[in-house]
Amino acid sequence: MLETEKLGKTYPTGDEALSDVSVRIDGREVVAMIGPSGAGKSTFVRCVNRLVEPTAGSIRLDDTELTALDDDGLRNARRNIGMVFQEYNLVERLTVMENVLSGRLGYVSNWAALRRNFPPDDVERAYELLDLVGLNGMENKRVDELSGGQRQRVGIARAVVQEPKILLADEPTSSLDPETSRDVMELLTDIAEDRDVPVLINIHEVDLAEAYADRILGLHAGELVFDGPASDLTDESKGVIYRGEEPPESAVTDPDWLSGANDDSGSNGESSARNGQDAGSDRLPAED
Ligand SMILES: Nc1ncnc2c1ncn2[C@@H]1O[C@H](COP(=O)(O)OP(=O)(O)OP(=O)(O)O)[C@@H](O)[C@H]1O
Repeated sequence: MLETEKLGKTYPTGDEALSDVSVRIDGREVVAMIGPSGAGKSTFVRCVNRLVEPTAGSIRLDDTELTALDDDGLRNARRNIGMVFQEYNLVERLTVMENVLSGRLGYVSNWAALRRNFPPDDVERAYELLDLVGLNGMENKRVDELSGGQRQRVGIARAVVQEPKILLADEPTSSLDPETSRDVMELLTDIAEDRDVPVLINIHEVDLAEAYADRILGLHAGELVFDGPASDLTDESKGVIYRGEEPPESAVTDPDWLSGANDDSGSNGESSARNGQDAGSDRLPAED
């Protein structure tokens, strides 16, 4: 379970990329984070794996407070966070298998890693995953011989072989054509189900988010302005997320949204918006 509470990030330049973002992601939920360019989506994902240091709030992964970790603690915690990147971040001159097994590096000694000497269980796990992502028989191909979609499948297998507690995907479809993008989204949703792991996908294509995610988080200018089931994403809520429009009067008078996106009521997960279970109204907080 990932839970952020009042997460904030102000870059040294003074850019406030995130402000008071409180979310809880659990189970085998597929959650899409959407919002216009500069809304803070990448910053959120990068704060969770501490590639970016948050400047306020907390981030918990199960019982571990991620913001408080020293280098060793962070190294251990990152084993539990699978990352899928827009540009795949693979080692091009290595094979598919070598790239997938690199996801196990956090579990083997430096010496074993240097000699690429992985335990048989890891190799077996990697083969299983290649099968799952549809790259059966391609283990010895060099990654630079693969298509974009195939590379992203390698990236996904590498993230999942870690056996993470959450899978974070930072714009995993941005470099892919529409059909391959759909395949990758389908694969991510299959993995959530198959591996019983929540998946958070930061994505530009709203239609893909609506089609594949159980739940949508909408960011605008660093604030969480929507948190609800994909089926609740209306044109009005898209206006709030993408154009910073005022939420409709009904959202302001509806007590439901008070317990929603930027909720101050604590972190016990009981608020409807945080557990993502309430199929009620869009949660559109009032503009300041
Ligand atoms: N390293 C940085 N230094 C200073 N400001 C930054 C840095 N990275 C991001 N920002 C700023 O933080 C805000 C959020 O950026 P972020 O990249 O998280 O948004 P995003 O929603 O992921 O955008 P996109 O969809 O274009 O990738 C923007 O105003 C951006 O200019």
